[in-house]
Amino acid sequence: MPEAIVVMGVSGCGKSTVGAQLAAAIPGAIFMDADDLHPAANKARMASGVPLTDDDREPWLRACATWLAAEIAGGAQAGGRPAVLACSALRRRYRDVLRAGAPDLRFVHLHADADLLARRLDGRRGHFMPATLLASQLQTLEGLQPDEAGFTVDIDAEPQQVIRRVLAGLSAGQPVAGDEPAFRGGGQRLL
Ligand SMILES: Nc1ncnc2c1ncn2[C@@H]1O[C@H](COP(=O)(O)OP(=O)(O)O)[C@@H](O)[C@H]1O
Ligand SMILES: O=C(O)[C@H](O)[C@@H](O)[C@H](O)[C@H](O)COP(=O)(O)O
Repeated sequence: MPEAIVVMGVSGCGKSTVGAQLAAAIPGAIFMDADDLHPAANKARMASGVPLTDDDREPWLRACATWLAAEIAGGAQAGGRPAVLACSALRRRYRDVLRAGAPDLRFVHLHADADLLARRLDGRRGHFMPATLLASQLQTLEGLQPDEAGFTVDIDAEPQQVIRRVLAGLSAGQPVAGDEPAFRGGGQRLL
């Protein structure tokens, strides 16, 4: 297992659901939902239907990076348990911030087409993020690039099946350079 795993993707792709269940499936793993690290102003902005800017995301990404670095240090002392962070990490440069203090960081991109994502968001209740922001999330998304450690998993299955796909990818060792044009050069895609 890598020291840290970031479960990434647009709103509604299942980061919170899959991330929490993935951490539960890995002995000792610690889970954090990056939604809980957003400044209140960011949540208010998204709740009112306004997408975040790079400036809005900056303090949040720094908080995520700080959490990852602290948990990696704690994990090393605790015998190597991984830290699992559910975080949209939509752009390459956002992922660079997360990687800065976490060299052994693996990204798992949860992917689906826009229709499935919209259905998932329609079915979700009691969340601050409105489904109307999905379009801007998809516009902002930059898939994993070939030199980024990680892989992409389709989410068109029940959570346990998605987690099996993720675990298979994690145990496959070092990522393979991407060959999936739909992901703009993104990481290895597992079915
Ligand atoms: N594999 C799945 N199959 C069916 N529903 C799912 C699956 N993964 C997540 N969901 C549901 O889809 C919605 C969005 O998932 P969520 O984990 O909140 O996504 P995110 O954290 O990426 O925004 C939630 O209602 C969740 O229960
Ligand atoms: O960078 C962003 O625009 C946000 O972080 C966003 O990507 C994230 O998805 C929200 O926090 C909503 O939360 P959910 O992803 O859980 O819907």
